[in-house]
Amino acid sequence: MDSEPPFQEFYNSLLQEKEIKFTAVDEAVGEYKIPVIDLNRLNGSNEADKEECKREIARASIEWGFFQIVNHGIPQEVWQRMQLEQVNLFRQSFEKKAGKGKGENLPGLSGNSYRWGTPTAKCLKQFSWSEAFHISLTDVFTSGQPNSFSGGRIYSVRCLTIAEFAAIVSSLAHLIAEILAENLGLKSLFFKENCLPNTSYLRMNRYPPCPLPGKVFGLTPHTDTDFLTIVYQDQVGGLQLVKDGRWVTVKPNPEALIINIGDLFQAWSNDVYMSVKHRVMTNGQVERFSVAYFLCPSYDTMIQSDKEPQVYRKFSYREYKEQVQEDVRITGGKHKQKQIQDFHASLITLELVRIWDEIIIEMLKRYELLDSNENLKDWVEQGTRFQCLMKTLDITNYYRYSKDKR
Ligand SMILES: O=C(O)CCC(=O)C(=O)O
Ligand SMILES: [Fe+2]
Repeated sequence: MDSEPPFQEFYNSLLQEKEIKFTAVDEAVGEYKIPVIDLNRLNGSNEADKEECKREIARASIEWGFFQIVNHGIPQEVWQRMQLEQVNLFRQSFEKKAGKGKGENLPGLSGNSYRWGTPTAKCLKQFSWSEAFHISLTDVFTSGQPNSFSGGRIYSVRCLTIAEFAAIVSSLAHLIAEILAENLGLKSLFFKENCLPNTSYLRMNRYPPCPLPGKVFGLTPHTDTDFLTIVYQDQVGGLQLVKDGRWVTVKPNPEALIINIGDLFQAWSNDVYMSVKHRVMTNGQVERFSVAYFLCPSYDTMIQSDKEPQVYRKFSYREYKEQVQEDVRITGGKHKQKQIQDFHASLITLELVRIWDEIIIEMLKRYELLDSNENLKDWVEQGTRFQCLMKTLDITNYYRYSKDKR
């Protein structure tokens, strides 16, 4: 019974096709100490300490988009049970994990909760040497078998453990989200109303030892499509994030949980808090485990900042999720806040075209724009380019205008 997915085969097929030169190891600059925040102060009676703790959380979310918390209140014993379940889950046969068994499935997990590698990868750069269970808490809560004796439901030990763990991590996620909202002067009820127990989810990750460390990622660079994420990484290490334009390694700390801001919080805070790119490197010798909890709203939740000028137009979580899925399907990767990047690119082009336009008008006024220039190769080429830019802008503006009117 082999539990290992066929990573090497997939790797080889991508290797044959393209990008033989790609290496994942680049410019990581050692083990930075991302901020470590002691949550114990929130429980004490000293108001000044409490406020300082909240300020540290906000500052780290602004400057790093990442921080670690210690004294987070998750009992060690709950962690141990959760880790045991996680290891047992990944030790099942690959057939069973991938749902290929004869009607067998894993109780509490829907058929499509398992991922290995990156099915959409078009090249090595997009391939993740890892496997994961994406656990919808709805599936966990509805997985119990009816108990005719009590009228209730009977759950597997795995589901009970996951549900207990999720409930504790969820209240921690809400606490942090509310502190961050309060710091923006916003109503903290937003998260209670929109991020419900069954709209968030858990992901269990396993990164098998990789015979090609440095040639492939454990998890490709990405930002999270949620409000915030709580991650537990084991002692192996490998998580890296971008700080000041460089990759830095998050040193494993068994006492700490890692918090990172997701795309939705960045938009909701109007770019005050940053959703930072992160990735996981592979390890040649040992396997690595991590667990992540993603604080997500219901699909119909509208994301909008009340600060002016708004950096992002109002959008629903469903709309954003669908855009991300479409980007991944077409290009193999996610393009964070694509509409914003397009918009800025158009603004720059518009500005350049405007300058160009002014120069040409000035030349006309001075009678420097001669008919004979039309025969000059440079003039023809530059003129054509100018026209192309103008046309593209016209089309873009038309599209944007008609879209807004809908
Ligand atoms: O495994 C880790 O440390 C990070 C996982 C992660 O970034 C994710 O699942 O989105
Ligand atoms: Fe992530």
